[in-house]
Amino acid sequence: MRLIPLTTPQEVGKWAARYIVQKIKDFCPDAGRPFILGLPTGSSPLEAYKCLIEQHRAGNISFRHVITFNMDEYVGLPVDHPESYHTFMHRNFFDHIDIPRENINLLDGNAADIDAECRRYENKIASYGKIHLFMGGVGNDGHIAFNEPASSLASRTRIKTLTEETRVANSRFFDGDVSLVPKYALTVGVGTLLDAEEVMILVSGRNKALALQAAVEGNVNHMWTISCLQLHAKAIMVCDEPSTMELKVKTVKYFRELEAENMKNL
Ligand SMILES: N[C@@H]1[C@@H](O)[C@H](O)[C@@H](COP(=O)(O)O)O[C@@H]1O
Repeated sequence: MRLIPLTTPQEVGKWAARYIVQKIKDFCPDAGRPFILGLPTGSSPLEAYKCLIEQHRAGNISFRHVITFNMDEYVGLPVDHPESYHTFMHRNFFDHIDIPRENINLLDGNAADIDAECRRYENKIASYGKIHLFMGGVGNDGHIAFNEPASSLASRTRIKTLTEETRVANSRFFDGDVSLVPKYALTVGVGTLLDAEEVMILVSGRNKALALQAAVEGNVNHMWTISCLQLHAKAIMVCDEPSTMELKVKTVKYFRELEAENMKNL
């Protein structure tokens, strides 16, 4: 695991955006060989999206040959609801870059046959071989995508019942009214995430500190599904300072020194 200990959420977003841009450029995608990018919603990636849009406007990156797969979507929320993940992604990212509409993949939380929709999504990912880079966030309780505590670490895309804690945390987007937060969501599975070539998780804020500790210093455990990343060959945690508060001083020091070395070798 690689841990990038930064100071502010703005630095986290900038680092992540720079990393994505570099990955896409190094890949040199074209129509026959697109770059496959997994994407999250939530407040964690907002700064990264802002920076990616800026880089696009500056002419530094094109998304014409990038195919995206979002992690999750609420069940039963109309697509055009202001808090649907469809709306979120268009408002905060897709509407501001040159990605062709047909390259965007999101789960349909209103599908008549939910199981078929989840199978369709998995098959579509598989049709491209693999996701090259999956960016994500983490819930306060350590969930990755909507893989709530006790999700199978072998899980694939499916419907999940949201925990009370997640619904309370997400009620900030629904006028603070938890009863308006959907009870179910479709989400890629832990297994789906682990299949990606690389997974990069953005972690900001004191309320993520226990999740980060579980991810980095805890045991692989389905109660903190983010800990699955310990099984991944290429996982990166990009963190601000408050989120590292529960890590051991020597853990943070080790990673800080490693990254200082990496910078020197650039
Ligand atoms: N399904 C999303 C997750 O993908 C996200 O990582 C988490 C944290 O959100 P935030 O970044 O807003 O803290 O919230 C939701 O539950």
